[in-house]
Amino acid sequence: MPTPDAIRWQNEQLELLDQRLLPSQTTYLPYQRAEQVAAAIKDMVVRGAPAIGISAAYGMALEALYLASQKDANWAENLSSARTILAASRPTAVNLFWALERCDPLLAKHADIAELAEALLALAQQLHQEDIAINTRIGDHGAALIPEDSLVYTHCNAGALATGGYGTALGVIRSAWRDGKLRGVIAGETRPWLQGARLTSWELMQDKIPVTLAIEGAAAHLMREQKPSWVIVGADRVAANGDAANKIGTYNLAIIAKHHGVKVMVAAPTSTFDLTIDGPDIPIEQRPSEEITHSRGNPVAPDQCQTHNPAFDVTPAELIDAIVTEHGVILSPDRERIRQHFADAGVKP
Ligand SMILES: CSC[C@H]1O[C@H](OP(=O)(O)O)[C@H](O)[C@@H]1O
Repeated sequence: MPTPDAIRWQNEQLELLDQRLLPSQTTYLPYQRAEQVAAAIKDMVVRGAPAIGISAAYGMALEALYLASQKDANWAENLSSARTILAASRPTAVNLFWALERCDPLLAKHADIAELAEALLALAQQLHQEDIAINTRIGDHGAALIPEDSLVYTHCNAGALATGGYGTALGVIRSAWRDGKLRGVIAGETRPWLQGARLTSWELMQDKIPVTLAIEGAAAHLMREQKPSWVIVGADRVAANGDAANKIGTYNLAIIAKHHGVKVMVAAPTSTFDLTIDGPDIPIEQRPSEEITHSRGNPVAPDQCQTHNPAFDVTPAELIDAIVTEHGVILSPDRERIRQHFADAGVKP
């Protein structure tokens, strides 16, 4: 059975698959207001850079629909406040800000809130559908790099659950499997939120793609002993110099991969690029200690134990062999090659 949609518009409201409960429960939560969607992003009901951006766009549409229904005279001010609340939900995934910026011209264009609401909903649905098409193109471009009979290693979840559908890193894996190039996937569990254990292994098993779950601590051992051809990951923000922010632990994997001659692929749409900054300036989200000190509400560390819980790290471009977008492949990425990729694709950064 295919992975259920992370995001769906149904009965004139947004419904988000509560990813905190996967894989044991498939529960959709209903949303009617932007502030509720912002809380869903912050609390990781929905997560993954593209999925966060799409959800934020639906959040703007929901708020406009509500303001129109209330005939709110201060709708412009209230919609602007909603935008601010959505923008503050999580700092690292640049798709959040990219999606809100895609909404901005509509806010400037429409003087009627009912017309604006319809336009924002149409945009959110367009971004949602476009993302699925983009991911299938990323998948095909990335799969072309995978040798026959490959074992690959992936981290976190950059799958259908992190996007509008199909996935970025898992899109490459799905396309490579379709093309008969894979003999298997190693999925790192990805502490503390366990996206690899709870989400990626679940997605791949649903698709009957052979997946073996491993703890992150086994990564070096497995790369030496099992020799995967590629580490394939997603991204939350790719900087102008080619550095890529992704789930914490990605930088570790890139170092281990370099030591063992395993190639590293970052699969990301151009909406995940931020050409205004370099890697060291990417904001890294710090998440609550409880994600580390507790598991399902049970303590796994001493009470009041101090923690470090950065949700992301930045992998320098020199440790990345390829960045794959919907427009093709950037081999040995650097500032100039990224600039040229955008220019060749006719994409405005
Ligand atoms: C396709 S973007 C997926 C990206 O987002 C994840 O982070 P989080 O689960 O905290 O939203 C992780 O970095 C994935 O690679």
